Amino acid sequence: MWEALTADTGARISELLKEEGRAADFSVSFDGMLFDYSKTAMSKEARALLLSIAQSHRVEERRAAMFAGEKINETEGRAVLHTALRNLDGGPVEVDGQDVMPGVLETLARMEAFAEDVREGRFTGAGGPITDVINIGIGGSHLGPEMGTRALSPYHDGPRCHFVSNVDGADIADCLAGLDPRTTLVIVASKTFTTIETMTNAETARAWMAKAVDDPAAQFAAVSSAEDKTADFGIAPERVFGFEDWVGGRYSMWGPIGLPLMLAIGPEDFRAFLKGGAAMDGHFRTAPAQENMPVMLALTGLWHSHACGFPTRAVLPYDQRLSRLPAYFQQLEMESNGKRVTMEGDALSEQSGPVVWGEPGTNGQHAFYQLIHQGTQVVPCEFMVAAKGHEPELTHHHDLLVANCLAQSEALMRGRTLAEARAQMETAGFEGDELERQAAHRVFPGNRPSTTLIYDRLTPRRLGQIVALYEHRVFVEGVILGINSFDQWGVELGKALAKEMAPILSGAEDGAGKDGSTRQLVAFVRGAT
Ligand SMILES: O=P(O)(O)OC[C@H]1O[C@H](O)[C@H](O)[C@@H](O)[C@@H]1O
Repeated sequence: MWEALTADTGARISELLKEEGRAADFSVSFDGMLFDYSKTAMSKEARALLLSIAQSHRVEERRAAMFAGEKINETEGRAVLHTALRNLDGGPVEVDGQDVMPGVLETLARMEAFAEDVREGRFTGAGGPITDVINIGIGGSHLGPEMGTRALSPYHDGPRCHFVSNVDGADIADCLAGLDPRTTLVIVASKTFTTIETMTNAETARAWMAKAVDDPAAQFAAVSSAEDKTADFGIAPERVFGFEDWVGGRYSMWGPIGLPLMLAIGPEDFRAFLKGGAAMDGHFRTAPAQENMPVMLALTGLWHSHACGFPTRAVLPYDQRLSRLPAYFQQLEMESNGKRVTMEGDALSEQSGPVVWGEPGTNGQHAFYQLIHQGTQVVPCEFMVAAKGHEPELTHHHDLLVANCLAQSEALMRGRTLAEARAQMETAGFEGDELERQAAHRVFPGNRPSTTLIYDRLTPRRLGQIVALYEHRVFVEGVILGINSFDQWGVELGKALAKEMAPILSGAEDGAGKDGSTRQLVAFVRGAT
């Protein structure tokens, strides 16, 4: 289906931008945000084709099915309703004929009461009011709250929040060093409450606390959809916050998995975050496709990955506080759309979703932008920037940040011709062969595509909108690719083999059946002193 589009990928972006009104025409605005995709080689004809692809893949019908609680995660037999977690002012949402909203609102109210108790010092540790919170979780039980807590640091007025995810003991050791167990609250966050990294870290944290506190379990809370297992771990039910199987791990920061964020910024700002997500849901459900930000973000993504054949895309937030957003989007996008078969189990006849990577600007500029500007692989860039920062006394910093962001997209598009490079070298005093040689290195091919998402300021509401925007983008791309964006079977094999490997490494089993490379690595580990 991409052939007709592939034939149309040769346009020069700078030429397209000479068309009157292209910038506004190839942009979508919503509630103080502007998504500009005019610096891509997408022509009007290409866009029309992309929109017809969305229509023929029944994106609107699938969207309605998701919001209606149908079991669109077919391989796990589950509904996909993370949107219900932010549906504060909406109507009922039914799964199997049951309205889930009373349960969602009740859990939110419990989280809020607990967060206020902690923040206001009514819930205390053995040594007094809680000063520090450690969230122990991994993947979807880690990346969202960690990303969001860092993103919204100007709104922090609660305890300090720390995040431990890796089973590497270095992670928890570095976190615990310097913390007082008597004023620390530990949240064990795991949807399944079986994830080996999380359970190992949770036990280590409990042992650490037990050395200083008579009743360590009293300073533990749990977030999980396996409440029987939280009880086995010894966490009292009043500090267990559950969620249902219709919330996928990487879509879960809107519910109890967001507890550390709520503790940091307070329930009111957490609600503003939820309302931002709900506003994006409303927009996604009602705006016509061409004015629909998630739909156009998705179609631009597919244009680059499937029509142009660019294998990766970079997400480049010009916001240091969004430094974990690329990692968050990696899970959201690659765990969702990195699949090899269709919903029916047939091999995909095209590429799956692209590799997603990135770093905040301006740091990336001094590292990998070299390749983006002059490498032979084209990397579509998704820039993101707030017009205003949070530091009124540092506006000159923010102005420079924005200037860099805008300049990068311009430079990528414009490039620098050989004639321009020659002129520059002439001015610098070069001549003859040396001038030619030097000039060649200073040519930028240009015509490198980028999009920019620009907004006023990174508030809790804005963050909610951005996260929901990308969630729906992933959904639309998944529907068009015909895959299930809501399972993650690809993580299972490694987990199973790690379980097998542990007794081999310890010497309890010999590992004779393993391949030569693996046996060699095992021998190295066993031989290390
Ligand atoms: O929340 P948990 O059950 O501990 O799962 C944590 C993470 O690990 C799994 O392996 C999945 O790849 C992720 O989707 C999930 O978010």
